[in-house]
Amino acid sequence: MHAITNSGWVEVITGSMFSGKTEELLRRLRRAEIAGQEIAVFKPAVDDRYGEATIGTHNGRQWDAEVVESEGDGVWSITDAMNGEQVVAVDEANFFDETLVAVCEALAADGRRVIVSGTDQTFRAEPFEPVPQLMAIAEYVDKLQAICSVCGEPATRNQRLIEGEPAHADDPTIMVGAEESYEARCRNCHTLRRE
Ligand SMILES: Nc1ncnc2c1ncn2[C@@H]1O[C@H](COP(=O)(O)OP(=O)(O)O)[C@@H](O)[C@H]1O
Ligand SMILES: Cc1cn([C@H]2C[C@H](O)[C@@H](COP(=O)(O)O)O2)c(=O)[nH]c1=O
Ligand SMILES: [Zn+2]
Repeated sequence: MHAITNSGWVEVITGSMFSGKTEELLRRLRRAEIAGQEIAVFKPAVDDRYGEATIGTHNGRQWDAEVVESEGDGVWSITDAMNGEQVVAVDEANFFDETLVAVCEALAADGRRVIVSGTDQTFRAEPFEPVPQLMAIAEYVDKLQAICSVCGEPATRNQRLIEGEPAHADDPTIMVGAEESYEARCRNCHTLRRE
């Protein structure tokens, strides 16, 4: 990835759960490290799947991260933590509020490469803010697909399962989880309980 302006820029890695977003984020960070660039990595406090201060993939790869609050003024602790790093990564962007958009804009305006990863759809297959807003302001967007756990076609959707059954449309949007409560599914195989 090369600068297209004299300032920094924003890259968004998105797609369904299990599509390889965090693997791709870690690949980009490894390459930045090889290039000798200073890197800062952040994750939201709400996502505790891989321990306090790491980001991790569904197949076990990890990178140290600083844990930050995901709402309001707490998100600005990302800019407060900057110490000359050229590359800033934020994983699980779907857990942040819209403050993350302004924070990413500020980091890029300050000349930094900002890499943000997060799923773009809720379990209802609706836009999962602020990821769609980040996609709109980004210079680069990569939308990855997993494999549908039902039919094997490319998967763009997140199927939430509660005790093996499709979640209800009225269930809360935020529910941290992985294989025990989510599957990657295609448009045809994704379902929601509405009754
Ligand atoms: N249905 C699936 N489709 C593709 N990969 C899957 C699936 N289920 C599990 N995986 C595993 O998940 C890995 C991707 O993990 P990860 O980068 O953490 O994804 P994401 O961050 O998009 O949730 C794949 O390399 C693969 O080993
Ligand atoms: C669809 C959906 C997901 N989540 C949660 C579940 C996981 O903790 C993360 C996504 O993780 P991944 O790195 O993309 O695998 O988001 C949620 O809270 N609500 C949802 O609707
Ligand atoms: Zn399918």
